[in-house]
Amino acid sequence: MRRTVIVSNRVASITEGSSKGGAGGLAVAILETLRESKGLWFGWSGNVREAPLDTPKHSAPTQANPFETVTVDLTPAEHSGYYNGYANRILWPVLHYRSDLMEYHSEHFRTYQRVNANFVSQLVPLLKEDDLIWLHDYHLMMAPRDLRQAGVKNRIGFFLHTPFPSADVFATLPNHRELVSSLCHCDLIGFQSPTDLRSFEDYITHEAGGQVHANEEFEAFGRQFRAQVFPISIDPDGFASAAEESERSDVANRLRESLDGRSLMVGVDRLDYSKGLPERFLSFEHLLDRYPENRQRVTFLQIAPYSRIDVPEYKLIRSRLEGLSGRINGRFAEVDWTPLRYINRGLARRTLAGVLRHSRVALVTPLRDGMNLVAKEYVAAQDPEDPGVLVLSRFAGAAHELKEALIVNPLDYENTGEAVQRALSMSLEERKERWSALMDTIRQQDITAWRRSFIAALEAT
Ligand SMILES: O=P(O)(O)OC[C@H]1O[C@H](O[C@H]2O[C@H](CO)[C@@H](O)[C@H](O)[C@H]2O)[C@H](O)[C@@H](O)[C@@H]1O
Ligand SMILES: O=c1ccn([C@@H]2O[C@H](COP(=O)(O)OP(=O)(O)O)[C@@H](O)[C@H]2O)c(=O)[nH]1
Repeated sequence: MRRTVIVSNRVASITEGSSKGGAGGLAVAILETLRESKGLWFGWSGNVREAPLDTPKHSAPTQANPFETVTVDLTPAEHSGYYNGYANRILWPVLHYRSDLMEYHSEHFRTYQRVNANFVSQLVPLLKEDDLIWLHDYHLMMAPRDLRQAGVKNRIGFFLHTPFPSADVFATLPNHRELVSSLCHCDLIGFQSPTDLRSFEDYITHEAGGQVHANEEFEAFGRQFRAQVFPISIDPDGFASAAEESERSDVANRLRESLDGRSLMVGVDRLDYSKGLPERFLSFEHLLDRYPENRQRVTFLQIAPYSRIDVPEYKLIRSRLEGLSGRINGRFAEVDWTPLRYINRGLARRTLAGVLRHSRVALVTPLRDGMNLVAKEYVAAQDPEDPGVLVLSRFAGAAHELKEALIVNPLDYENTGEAVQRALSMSLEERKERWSALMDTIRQQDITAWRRSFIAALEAT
């Protein structure tokens, strides 16, 4: 079996991804993937240092985590220009259809290119001839070109965890051609959903003057490659066991007691403007306004750990949510009932599993999301004899697969509130039917299927 070398911006520490909250879906998925396939994980350590260490830091495989990690630090200027500046204030908003939030500075693109080139020059000496190189996400879009320029002949795959927006929106990025022409140096490009692949095909044919042939073969910028859909997933049975165990944990007991028999609605998201949190809060307010019988009977728990705290747009959404949550609680709270519990700390994934299991309804209502693993985790966490209901945005990648969820347009917050009311009053029979169809889908396309199908397609190129 060939070695897989995974390269991503973030290398989560083993404890972070598996037990501490807030690592994000990419780290969670890669940890699960590498546990099974071994290999090497290369990327940023998470440390910012004035003078980064000269050589990357290696950590050896252990029995629990049988893969090697190699990490590099960033300088404050790199962290600001590459991570906060280009990746998260320019690429992220455009990839999530929010070009209006892009803060473009060409200097940030130069820093982004420099950091990509630096990752590549530190990685190349570690590579073996038949390694498969698997690059992840929007932080590393210039790396394929740099690897080829460094003479690397290995197979290179790239997986985009975010949406790929429609060609017109992507073209609002001043560097769109450089980015896509670099990606074309890969042998395989993976997307989360058919919508993303369609938008990319449209970009290749109409913006890049390239061609899309049968069998997902592409030609553009003088290169030939493939692009396909590989929806990312979770280990559903592992997560289900964790949820069952965690139901007996201290946190789960405290939660149950504090609810005092009320139904729980839950949301779990990094605090990000793409996650549709203000609209979700408004849909809860609508529910309490329109269906007053839910007052005192339903509690909404929103877990929203801070994310990308140096980026101004994230500070703005934070204060908007503080205002909204204050207003809703001010309007509806009683001496013995707080309708909305809003928590800005992450929970350990295991603890989260128990919380999800105890929730009658999950609100996964992003305005745009590459996949959204929480949607799949919620389904996996349910008690098959008394499952809860998933309310899911049509704009999450997960909506392409999880068709038996109650699908909503998150911008229509009144309609989302209606869907919640429907979920709260759904019969046990209908809940079971929907849940078992959803669980079958997740079992068929789990994290192992995701990894294997990507690697097999890369080997076949
Ligand atoms: O690394 P951060 O800046 O702290 O952000 C966390 C991750 O957020 C994004 O996650 C995406 O990947 C998930 C798994 O494929 C997917 O379900 C979700 O829809 C995406 O938003 C980002 O793309 C990652 O690079 C970040 O690490
Ligand atoms: O307090 C938290 C919040 C989130 N997560 C995990 O972080 C991941 C979030 O991934 P998702 O794809 O939903 O969104 P992303 O943050 O990657 O955009 C999921 O596996 C969650 O279980 C966690 O462990 N603790």
